[in-house]
Amino acid sequence: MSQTIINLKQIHKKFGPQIVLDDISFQVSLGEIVGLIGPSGAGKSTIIKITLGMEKSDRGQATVFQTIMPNRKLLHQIGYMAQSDALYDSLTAYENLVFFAQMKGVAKQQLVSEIQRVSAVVDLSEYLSKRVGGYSGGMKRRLSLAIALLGNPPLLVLDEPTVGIDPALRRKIWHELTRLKTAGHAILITTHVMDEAELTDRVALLLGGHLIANAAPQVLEAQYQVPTIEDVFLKAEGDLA
Ligand SMILES: Nc1ncnc2c1ncn2[C@@H]1O[C@H](COP(=O)(O)OP(=O)(O)OP(=O)(O)O)[C@@H](O)[C@H]1O
Repeated sequence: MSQTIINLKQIHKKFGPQIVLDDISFQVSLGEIVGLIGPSGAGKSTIIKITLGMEKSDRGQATVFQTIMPNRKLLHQIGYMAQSDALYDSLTAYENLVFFAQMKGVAKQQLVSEIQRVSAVVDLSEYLSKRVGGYSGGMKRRLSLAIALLGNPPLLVLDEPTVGIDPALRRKIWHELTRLKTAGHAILITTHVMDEAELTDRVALLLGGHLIANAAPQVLEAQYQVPTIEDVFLKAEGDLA
């Protein structure tokens, strides 16, 4: 049986009078990629922040590795990529990677090979000596993803990792994510790219504060009697309107 890594139970969250999350329960297990989708402002980032203990829920419980977050001991086990890049602009990409690798406890002997490995995944190997302040938006996203991959953590939580990334590299990144999940990692990813949602094992569709679907893409397509996840999304939104 697969092991549950993220477990959200009946999460409620309001910002002022606005109910953002209303009774959200879902799990992510080792060996699967779960895609969290929903229109802009649906609460995807809020779910991620509550999961990681960066935001408090009003009700309900979120655990990661059976532990309530935040918990410093678990930080080495989680590769988190936030929606906005948190990088040191005045440092080179290499220096950023060294800094975060050390924070994540990557062993000294593995530092160089680990930096080479994650940089290759996002095609940044040639640009490591450049100051991050001079990076394009897409390059910053790629560096943030490389940082999330450092140390090969069993859980990846990626908030829109492929924004500003061209199709060829996006494909390469998905190849790597699929490889990681086959190797037993758990991946929670948010995306607005519906083609990417097709590549997940399970799609969690957030709409109007509710998780209105939580199943394999093929299952949802059959249920909604449409050919793609984009159509599922549009039909679900239409039903709610
Ligand atoms: N700290 C906050 N204070 C007040 N409102 C907030 C806060 N954080 C989020 N919100 C509101 O909660 C709602 C959900 O925001 P969230 O960022 O989780 O959405 P999202 O689904 O990730 O959107 P996007 O796809 O645009 O990134 C939005 O209406 C947002 O304005």
